[in-house]
Amino acid sequence: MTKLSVNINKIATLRNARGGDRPNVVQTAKDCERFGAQGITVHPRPDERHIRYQDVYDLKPVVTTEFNIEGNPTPDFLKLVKEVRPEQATLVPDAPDAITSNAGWDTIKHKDFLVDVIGELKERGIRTSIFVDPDEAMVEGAAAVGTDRIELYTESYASHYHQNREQALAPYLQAALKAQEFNLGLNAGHDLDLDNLKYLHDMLPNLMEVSIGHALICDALYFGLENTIQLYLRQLK
Ligand SMILES: CC(=O)[C@@H](O)[C@H](O)COP(=O)(O)O
Ligand SMILES: NCC(=O)COP(=O)(O)O
Repeated sequence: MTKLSVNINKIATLRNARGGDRPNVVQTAKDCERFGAQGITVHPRPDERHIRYQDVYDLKPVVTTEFNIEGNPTPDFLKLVKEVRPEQATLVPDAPDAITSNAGWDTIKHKDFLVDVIGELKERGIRTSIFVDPDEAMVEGAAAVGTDRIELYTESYASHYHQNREQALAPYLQAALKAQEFNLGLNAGHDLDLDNLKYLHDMLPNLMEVSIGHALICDALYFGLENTIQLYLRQLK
């Protein structure tokens, strides 16, 4: 079964636009779960452009499904994660000024760093996932650093899906098989939407979780949040 974790970053983007508390991030997370979301994902960035660190503390007591905190493991991020203790932390090698996540880890070059960080999180009972490109060497490197799961960075799949979905999928299939070979849990995320999600799900039988935010929140502007979450869940049947 593939779980849908709704990334609510863009709810916070809208909230921050006017400096108030509307839409309320905590209430939206509760509603997403009530509408069927099987997880809530947030990505507090250093500039707090959307999700603020305080949002993460506020969300912890109300999230009843799985709480997934994504981010670059800076000292501030790690302090936050260790205090909040989510079900999962997803480590992403984003530069502070990145407009959005744009690459996975070089798990070979950063092996020693990732081993240390992952060990600190796992000893606190936090499941770890690391963001990787669909590259078999990087997946093998992920196994070597001791992570529980990997999250395949699906931007390339999404951007090539309409041209040739079989070709777009190919590296992800190889990476998924490699993950299975090394007993790594498999997550996926970035730019997934109602067009491309079902094919990815149907072709990757070991896919445990997708985290989806930008497209889902955009779709909700037209279809409503409850209906949209149901539409995304239907792609994962
Ligand atoms: C790791 C990942 O793909 C998501 O966290 C994505 O980066 C969302 O971040 P933004 O909402 O800031 O684009
Ligand atoms: N890990 C991916 C995520 O949380 C959301 O990415 P996107 O759907 O906003 O591109």
